[in-house]
Amino acid sequence: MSIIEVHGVRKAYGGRAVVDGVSFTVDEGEIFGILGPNGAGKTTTVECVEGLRTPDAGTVRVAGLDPVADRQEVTHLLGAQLQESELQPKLTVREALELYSAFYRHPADRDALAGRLGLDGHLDRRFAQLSGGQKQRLFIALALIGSPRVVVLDELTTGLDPRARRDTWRLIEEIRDGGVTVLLVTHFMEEARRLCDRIAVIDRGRVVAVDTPGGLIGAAPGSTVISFTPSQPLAHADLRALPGAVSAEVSGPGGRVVVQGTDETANAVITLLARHRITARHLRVTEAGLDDVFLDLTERAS
Ligand SMILES: Nc1ncnc2c1ncn2[C@@H]1O[C@H](COP(=O)(O)OP(=O)(O)OP(=O)(O)O)[C@@H](O)[C@H]1O
Repeated sequence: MSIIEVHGVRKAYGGRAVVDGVSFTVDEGEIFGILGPNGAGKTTTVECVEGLRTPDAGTVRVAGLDPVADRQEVTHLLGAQLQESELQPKLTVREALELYSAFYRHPADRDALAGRLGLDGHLDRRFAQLSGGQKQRLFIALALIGSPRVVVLDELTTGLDPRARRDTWRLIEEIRDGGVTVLLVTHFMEEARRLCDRIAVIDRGRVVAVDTPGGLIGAAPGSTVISFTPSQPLAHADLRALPGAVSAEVSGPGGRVVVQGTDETANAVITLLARHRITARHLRVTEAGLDDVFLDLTERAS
């Protein structure tokens, strides 16, 4: 069941549409990623979901509510990550948790939350004294303090070292495993691939693809590389005619074949081999990374 529905959302600044007809739905309990280059409109889109910006056109619903018209209700079911500038440097971790839990009808247990996020040893530390990773964990705690059904995390791991990033990923998975839906804005392909159940790729204010990480990779032209050495030569024209094939090369004394295509091409190679009763030695099917797919999608959209 969808908990977030975004239909045809448009937002312009000074006559320039920075979000231009964005639509997607997020199912309850999933980690949904919004991936795109700088200035693509990711933050503007999620701020429309949070009710922080009013779309010029289109509709947004969070659990059936309008985040702008029903702002009060939506704040109780959607937790948003604060920006660093929104916390007083002198506030301690304990004070921040107390202050923010007072805003909500059903606050989470502060001690349990602090323990879960590894903040229990730092409760008396001031915000300004926390490391980057500790600050991020506090932001996650504050986003979860109202026991929300949805949490929005925007560029959460930017600036963290690899270990702190991995710890944060584990936390995000635990949040999802606890039944909270996560809307995650990210630049990092590895993060999107590792965490997200589905991803919307946004470029220049438009959604250019929505799929699982595996689906995005499998469907992208040239993302699947099939290589093998056939027991008998295959006609180059047959290889080029395979569905989804973007290139086919035969090289070396053994006549090794390398075909670049999609998942569909890989299946068609098997059928072609069977039809000609040819066996394949050293058959390898490898995938491009999400980086390549992302570049390809955003380049094609230009
Ligand atoms: N209040 C505003 N007034 C004018 N332009 C704005 C405003 N907010 C955002 N923009 C512009 O809208 C575009 C999209 O910005 P947005 O922050 O949504 O992109 P983003 O995909 O989140 O980018 P980044 O990854 O760099 O954070 C940018 O060109 C930005 O400069």
